[in-house]
Amino acid sequence: MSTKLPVAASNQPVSNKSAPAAQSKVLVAVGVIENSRGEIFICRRGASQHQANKWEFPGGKVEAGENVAQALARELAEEAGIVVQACQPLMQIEHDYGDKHVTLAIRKVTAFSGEPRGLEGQPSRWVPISELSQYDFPAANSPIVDMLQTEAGN
Ligand SMILES: Nc1nc2c([nH]c(=O)n2[C@@H]2O[C@H](COP(=O)(O)OP(=O)(O)OP(=O)(O)O)[C@@H](O)[C@H]2O)c(=O)[nH]1
Ligand SMILES: [Mg+2]
Repeated sequence: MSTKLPVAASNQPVSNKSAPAAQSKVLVAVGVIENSRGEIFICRRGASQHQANKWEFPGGKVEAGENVAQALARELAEEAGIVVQACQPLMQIEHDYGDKHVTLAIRKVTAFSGEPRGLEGQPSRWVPISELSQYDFPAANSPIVDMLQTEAGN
């Protein structure tokens, strides 16, 4: 009798749960914008966005054909209404949210024109570096806040 009974199959997962989840992986350009008073510009994410209602440094996904600096310039024009004139690498963070793996390429915006504002209707504000830790940021952002506070001697 060579007929295989479906017994062994019952040990196999019915769904695809044990297989690696099809997880989205995104590269994100993130801008830390500082003003002459040593304050940082932050925005609040929308209720329907990933990491809903958390505070963030403005930025967004790097699109095909763009490098990080180009994506940052585009995102900060779209979201905050400024023209980035100069930026420098601050740090890079890999974070796995479970539903999404992000690589945050963080740039310090060292020169810009225009006055940053929430151009897409999102709440925004300038915050002293010493107060940044009072805001609810996505988990991936902790090292950024730590670094800014260490740099500032907080
Ligand atoms: N912009 C930004 N995104 C962040 C930060 N921290 C962090 O984990 N992210 C994550 O990075 C991912 C991409 O950012 P995003 O949603 O701003 O991308 P986007 O502007 O292109 O948005 P869209 O998808 O609405 O077009 C999101 O999953 C978001 O949760 C942060 O400080 N700023
Ligand atoms: Mg964005």
